[in-house]
Amino acid sequence: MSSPSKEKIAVFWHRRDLRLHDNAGLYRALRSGYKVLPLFIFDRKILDALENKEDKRVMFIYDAILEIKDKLNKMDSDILVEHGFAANVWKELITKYNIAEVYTNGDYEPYATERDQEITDILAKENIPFKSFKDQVIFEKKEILSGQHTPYTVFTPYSRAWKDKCNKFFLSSYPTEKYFSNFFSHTKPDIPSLKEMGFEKTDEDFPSDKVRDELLEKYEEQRNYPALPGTSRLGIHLRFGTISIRDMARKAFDTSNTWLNELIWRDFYQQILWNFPQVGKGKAFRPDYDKIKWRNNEEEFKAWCEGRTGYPLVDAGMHQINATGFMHNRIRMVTASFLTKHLLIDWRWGEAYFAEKLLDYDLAANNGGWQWAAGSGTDAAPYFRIFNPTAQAEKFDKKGEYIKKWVPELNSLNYPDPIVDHKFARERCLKAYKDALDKS
Ligand SMILES: Cc1cc2nc3c(=O)[nH]c(=O)nc-3n(C[C@H](O)[C@H](O)[C@H](O)COP(=O)(O)OP(=O)(O)OC[C@H]3O[C@@H](n4cnc5c(N)ncnc54)[C@H](O)[C@@H]3O)c2cc1C
Repeated sequence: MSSPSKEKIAVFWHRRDLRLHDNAGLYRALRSGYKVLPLFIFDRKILDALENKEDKRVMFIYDAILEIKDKLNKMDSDILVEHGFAANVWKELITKYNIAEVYTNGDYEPYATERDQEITDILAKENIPFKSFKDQVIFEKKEILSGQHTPYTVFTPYSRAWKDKCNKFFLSSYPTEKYFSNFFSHTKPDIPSLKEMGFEKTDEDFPSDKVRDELLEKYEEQRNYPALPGTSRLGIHLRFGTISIRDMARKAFDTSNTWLNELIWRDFYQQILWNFPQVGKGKAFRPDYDKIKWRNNEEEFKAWCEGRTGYPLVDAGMHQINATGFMHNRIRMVTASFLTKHLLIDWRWGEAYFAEKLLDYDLAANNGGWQWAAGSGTDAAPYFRIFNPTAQAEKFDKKGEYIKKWVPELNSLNYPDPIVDHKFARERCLKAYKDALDKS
């Protein structure tokens, strides 16, 4: 075992890439010529803001770290796990270890980019380079630009350009396994317990990290029906990088163009967040939409959160998200539309609620989805297209199986009357949007 302080090493900082396999930054670190110390920081800036101390996403991350630890231990190495504010952790690490270089993978969220700049500056004072690589998307930042060299803001031409550019090079895995002998061999440090970090152990009934080819082959046919297990449920794994996007994109090319398009939507919203960071800071992508006079009725918001709107499909979705941390995509669209258009409640309220509840919560995709529903987003449907939740149920839950599962009280006296009449809400919404946009 080496002493932590003597040997010059490279540090690989895991964040949204909780795996050793096919990891771009880790691959570069392992080939750097230095032994590599893997690191994960339970960042207090993020954890302290989580109100629910039984947040299952913390458990998911914890499990993923334990899995990495187990694999590294078998190679006579280990992962260093810290709990604290990232800048403080780094200031301490540079005094403890002889760090030559730091490797990581890019994160496009506003907080992450600010934090990474702060760490870059801290390390630069010690002449330690901070090297960041693309890993969580196939194409990032400004890799896909329009003919005018501007970022695409409409999905279809973006996806066409994405597919034109994509080839074997971008889809190849990074063969980290070849270099596993380059992990730093050190005494096994303890991992802070969940309790020490202020969290409780929760159930670990997370979706599998595997998706069957048969599901993907039927994806196009089945994906819109919330009663069917027709989608991959890989969101949480893609969010925390327990699977590789390159592996998934290759699978998509082999099985389903429709599923590939969903993965491209993911890249699309990540590049929107990077190129238009204001969307991640509470601003409408289309500034005119910030003039809408939201009603923001708190009682109605509570009824929506608790699945008591009297619209069965909306209530089913809210019961599903509250009970499981997952909501089917079609129902995310319906519930988001209902909140913003039927109840005229600011999309930011709904965005924050989903952020708290979704296991696969991702700022870029969630913000993109909410702004799409509110009409204020990049590739939004025109505002006058308003989902009718009853018609949506007739189309996508014909036999009422999804609704029966999540709203068993439907036919009882306890089930509420509709919180608002559809026709009335539609007219009210059109007027509010028109008033705001006419002022522009
Ligand atoms: C209001 C609203 C909020 C949303 N919030 C999130 C969120 O926080 N996190 C999130 O990952 N997705 C979000 N989505 C997109 C989509 O609903 C989920 O990705 C999908 O339902 C996850 O289920 P799945 O893993 O079975 O996906 P599949 O249908 O199997 O798709 C595979 C993967 O593609 C990606 N993907 C699919 N659809 C989209 C999309 N429209 N935009 C971006 N990526 C997509 C996801 O990573 C997903 O896991 C949101 C959509 C709406 C309308």
